[in-house]
Amino acid sequence: MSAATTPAPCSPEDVRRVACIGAGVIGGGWVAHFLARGYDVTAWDPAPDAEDKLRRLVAAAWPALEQIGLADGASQDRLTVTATLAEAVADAQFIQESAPEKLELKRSLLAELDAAAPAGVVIASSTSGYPMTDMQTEAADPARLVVGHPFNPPYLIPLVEVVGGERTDAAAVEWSARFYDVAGKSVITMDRELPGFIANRLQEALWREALHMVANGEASVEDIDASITEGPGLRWAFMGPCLTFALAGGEGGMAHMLDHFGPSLKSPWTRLEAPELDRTLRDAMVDGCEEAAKGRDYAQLVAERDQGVIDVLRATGRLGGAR
Ligand SMILES: NC(=O)C1=CN([C@@H]2O[C@H](COP(=O)(O)OP(=O)(O)OC[C@H]3O[C@@H](n4cnc5c(N)ncnc54)[C@H](O)[C@@H]3O)[C@@H](O)[C@H]2O)C=CC1
Ligand SMILES: C[N+](C)(C)CC(=O)CC(=O)[O-]
Repeated sequence: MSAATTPAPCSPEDVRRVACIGAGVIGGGWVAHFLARGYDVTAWDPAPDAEDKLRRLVAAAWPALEQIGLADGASQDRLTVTATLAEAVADAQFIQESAPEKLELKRSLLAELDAAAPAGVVIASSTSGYPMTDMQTEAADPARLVVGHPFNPPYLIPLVEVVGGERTDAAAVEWSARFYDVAGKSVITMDRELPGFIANRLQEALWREALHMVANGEASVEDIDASITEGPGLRWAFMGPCLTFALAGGEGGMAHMLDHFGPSLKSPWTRLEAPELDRTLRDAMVDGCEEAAKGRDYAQLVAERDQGVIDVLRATGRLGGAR
């Protein structure tokens, strides 16, 4: 990362106006989060029906956000959907990009945002895996570009992984980490780029094994999901996989756990090579999820997930006050 400093136009604490570029599942979730935290939000998305979809997403999220506590003055009316990207970012003090996960698109969009945004304003990408070094190649001022990787839905899941690229100014990484913190997120700042960052690297390992099991008819989608929600998922909500396994070693802790179960790491349980995502596997996953949904539609599943996350946050003492 570059050692030079790019002056931000205001301190993270003083940000009032946020721009969200791309307003699908994640961009819309970010909009809901920032509105609930009392920011003025501008959004831009090139899809013709984007504004309608975005306002529906925010309205659907709002009851959950009211439940966990809105910031003073927070309102859905503080969202402005603009006709152009330039209008959306013209007065922004922070920009969150959530466009489709296509490298060429991210490269040119980040360059366009950099050209249109006020000098020094930090621009974060929601990418779920591209290193910023690969995305900042076309921007005139790559120093202000960072990754701010959220989790779905960004208005409820606290984590954001923050990391810069080779040409990112260390000050921009620091500024955005502080800003997300002020904006109510739980931040992990990485000092180097890892493909998939931390959480997706872990999630992808689990996901690959799930796909292998479905592809080989070894387990149903429902059983795979229940194996997590009825099992390790309960522990992972408050204690990660490392400490959880330290307890598996009893009073001997991680040392006994590794001496006892370490050799099984070499046992042929894993098929970490990615399976061929052919039509058959795709259809098996789609059909399996349809069955697992048991007639619940998308809106019902979203409401159920949101309530579940709120209950877990509340039960584990992580529902702090609003900003
Ligand atoms: N869906 C998920 O669970 C997560 C996704 N992400 C990341 O968030 C980003 C967005 O993903 P989703 O919201 O899932 O996708 P999505 O397909 O739901 O939304 C993408 C939106 O971008 C818009 N768009 C298309 N071209 C654009 C352009 N040139 N400029 C601005 N917007 C444009 C589309 O109209 C659409 O509304 C991706 O980088 C993805 O990797 C990160 C964490 C979780
Ligand atoms: C499916 N996904 C890889 C885009 C998911 C993420 O990036 C994070 C999440 O919400 O789990």
